[in-house]
Amino acid sequence: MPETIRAGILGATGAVGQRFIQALENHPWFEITCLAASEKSAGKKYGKAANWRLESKMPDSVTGMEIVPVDPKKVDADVVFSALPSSFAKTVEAEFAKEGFVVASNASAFRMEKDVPLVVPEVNADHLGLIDVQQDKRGWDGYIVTNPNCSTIIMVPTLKPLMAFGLESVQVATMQAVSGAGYDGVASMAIMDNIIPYIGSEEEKMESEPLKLLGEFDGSEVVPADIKISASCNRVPVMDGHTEAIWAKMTDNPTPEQVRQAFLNFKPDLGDLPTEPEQVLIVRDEPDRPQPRLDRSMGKGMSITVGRIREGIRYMAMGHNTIRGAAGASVLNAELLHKMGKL
Ligand SMILES: NC(=O)C1=CN([C@@H]2O[C@H](COP(=O)(O)OP(=O)(O)OC[C@H]3O[C@@H](n4cnc5c(N)ncnc54)[C@H](OP(=O)(O)O)[C@@H]3O)[C@@H](O)[C@H]2O)C=CC1
Ligand SMILES: N[C@@H](CC(=O)OP(=O)(O)O)C(=O)O
Repeated sequence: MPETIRAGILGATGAVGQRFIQALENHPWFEITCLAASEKSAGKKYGKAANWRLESKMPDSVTGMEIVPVDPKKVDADVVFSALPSSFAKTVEAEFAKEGFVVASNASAFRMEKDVPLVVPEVNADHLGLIDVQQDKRGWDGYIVTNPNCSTIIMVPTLKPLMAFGLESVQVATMQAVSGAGYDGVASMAIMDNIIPYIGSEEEKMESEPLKLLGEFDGSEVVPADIKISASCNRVPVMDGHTEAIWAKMTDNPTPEQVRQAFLNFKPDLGDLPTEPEQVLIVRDEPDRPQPRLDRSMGKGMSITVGRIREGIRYMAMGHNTIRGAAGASVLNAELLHKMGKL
């Protein structure tokens, strides 16, 4: 069907950058044409510069590619997938958009800017209408589209079907994998045999990003959803997969079975995108699921598994934090942009 779209990865050597390479290898629409990283890595072959941490083999197609600096003049691509540290992303992603690139960003820098779409395709694809607002306002030839924080993205697709019951408030406690902090993020001596009840800025993101995602786009701006969210975030000794205990209060007081059916029936029509999972929400009825080790690879890491739906309403949700929560999310956004003729 479509012609090949040239894809660059900014921050290609990092934890999320490697997931981007994995997601784009053999992609039917995108071809990796450029890998960018810091000055420390620029000029080196990817196979030498990157400390490959994934269980799959480093693709032969990238091993010999020379890493370029994160500079729009050095990057050869139509779309760039950003896995840069947020502080750096703030200036650099804007430079790329100004130079005409489509920026599909996984970093937090622009997520809450009023004219930047924060999108989960199954939840709020219509918010991509903000692209026109952004280009008009900033005078950019390109644009930035973002995906949410990894804990937010695992919770929000479960909240979307609950909106029909009059969702009023949400309380959530997370158990987040160490890969969310990057390879050097948490020392093994700190996390083994332990739980760390603090992840910087995570609770604030979980309490604010869902309101934008579940808000209404009125043609010029997103009116945030009127929901109260209270989050408590914890780091646990799990490699991949964020698990969340969620309490949702709704005006209609649905039964657990009604909520279960709403999860099962949540089947947004995205038009068969390559990275879209067959089932966004997988419901497990066993009393001891979901579990990260058993459920994180469902839907190639793009499905979210829910279970333990009880009166209250209380339930558990779990998803792969560096696939659905990071690289897979950005790739799915870019696929949707292509389908819509915006890329
Ligand atoms: N890990 C996760 O689960 C999630 C991460 N994110 C976000 O994704 C982004 C990347 O995270 P992660 O992959 O874990 O981070 P890493 O630290 O593993 O990787 C960072 C990447 O950015 C490059 N980089 C760092 N500083 C600079 C700089 N000054 N100039 C150019 N390139 C630079 C690094 O290159 P080099 O190797 O050369 O230093 C590396 O490629 C962050 O914004 C993070 O918050 C979002 C959701 C989930
Ligand atoms: N803070 C998340 C990962 C992350 O980088 O989030 P964000 O993209 O919002 O900075 C975690 O530690 O699991």
